[in-house]
Formats: sequence, structure tokens, C-alpha cells
Amino acid sequence: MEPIIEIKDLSYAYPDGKQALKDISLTVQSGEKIALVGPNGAGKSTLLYHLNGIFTGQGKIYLGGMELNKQNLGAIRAFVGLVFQNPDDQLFSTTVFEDVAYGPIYQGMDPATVQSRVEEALKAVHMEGYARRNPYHLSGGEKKRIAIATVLSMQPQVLVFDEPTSGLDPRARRELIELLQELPQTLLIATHDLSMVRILTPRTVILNQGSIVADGPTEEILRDEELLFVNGLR
Ligand SMILES: Nc1ncnc2c1ncn2[C@@H]1O[C@H](COP(=O)(O)OP(=O)(O)OP(=O)(O)O)[C@@H](O)[C@H]1O
Repeated sequence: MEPIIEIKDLSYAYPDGKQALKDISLTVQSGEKIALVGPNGAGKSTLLYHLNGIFTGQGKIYLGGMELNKQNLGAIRAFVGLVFQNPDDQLFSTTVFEDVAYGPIYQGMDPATVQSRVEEALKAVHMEGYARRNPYHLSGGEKKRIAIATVLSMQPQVLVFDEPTSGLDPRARRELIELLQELPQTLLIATHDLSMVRILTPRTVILNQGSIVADGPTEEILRDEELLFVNGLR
């Protein structure tokens, strides 16, 4: 079966010369749920931002068989939904509807399709009835859900999350994890929340200093105290 994500020998240096990713290769099959863990500065966000072309490093990335390049960028951005750590980076309209409708409108969908895309996306995050609300005045947990809906309205097959549980209170965190468990898409989640990893993602990849240092079943990785310790995870 063709992998849904294939990263081959990806390296990336920031303009100031900081080498953030070194020779990353990763293959993900459709439907997998994967945690990307590692200490601060390991390169997790940098890697995620490559998956929908925000950053472009050296190496090759294929998504659903499409090569990530300028020509395919529109299709790839519909295929891979990236949910930022801070929902305020994703919500900028005065109504939830406009924020969730933004992608479909930008893609030129007709009003009826836009409407149904918004309704479906809000339903998927259990936020029906919020369309007329102002995102600015929502709680942290609600904003997070709407940020996810803004991505779901594009019907992506891959969802990429940067620290989805950060800043949430215990109840909002638990509800968000339940929501992530329900999502049928392939998930790649950068996180420091190992207790979420334990229950949500059967596979874990450890990144440290820009390199993949472990990749395997979450159960085995989280059992390896030494591995966790040397990678700043304990
Ligand atoms: N705009 C930038 N310019 C230069 N270096 C950067 C920039 N953004 C990040 N870096 C550096 O790149 C490396 C990887 O950063 P990145 O944010 O990808 O790590 P991370 O694993 O997501 O960390 P965290 O867990 O703290 O979110 C770090 O050393 C960081 O300082």
C-alpha cells in the first residue's frame, strides 16, 4: 500500500544557519496515529511545518503520492490540515462561520457546499450552534475545537497537530483527547503530553536535535526509561 506520508532525507536550516532537521526519513500509512515527541527545540514544529509547505527543506516529501512542490501546494494544503499550537494563529474572523468557511470559500466552492462543509466540520468537533459566535470570546478549549474545524472543513486526509493539549484545563484536555480519538484521519501530533500519547497514538517517534532517534510502538517506547531519560522526556 502506498504510504500517505513519505519523508525522504529531509534537512532544514533556518536562515540564521540553525540546522533544525537532519536527514529525516519517515513513512506513515493511512490511518496511523503517531506522536512526535522530544525535548524543547528538537525540531518537532519545524518538521510539521514542512508537511504543508510552510517551510521547504532539502529532501523529498510525498503526501498521498503527490510530491510536495510549488505546483502541488494547493492540493497538498487541502490534503494535510495543520492545527497550530495557538488557536489565535488560526482564528481571525468575527464569526466562527467565517473562520470555518474560509478554506472552502478560498477554494472556490459554491455557497451551498460551503454551508454544508461548515456544518459538518462544526458537528465533528461538537460545536454545532456556534457558527454566529465571535471566536475571540470563546474559551481556550472551544477555540481549539474551532481551530480544528477550520481545518476539517477542507476535508483533509492527514491532520497534523502542534501541542494540541497545551494550555487547556484538565477537563478541556480530556474532551480534546476524546475528540482526537474520534477523528478518522491519519494523525501526526507533536506533543510533550506523554499521558495523552499513551492512550491516543499507537506509534511514537522521538526527535532530538533534529534527528529521529526512535520510532516504534508507543508501549515499547514509553516503557524504555533510559531512552526517555536521555531524550529529555523523563
Ligand atoms: N525562526 C527561527 N530561526 C532560527 N531558529 C529557529 C527558528 N525557529 C526555531 N528555531 C530553532 O530550531 C530548532 C527547532 O525548533 P522547533 O520549534 O522546531 O522545536 P520543537 O521540538 O518544536 O520545540 P518545542 O518543544 O519547544 O516546541 C530550535 O533550536 C529552535 O531554536
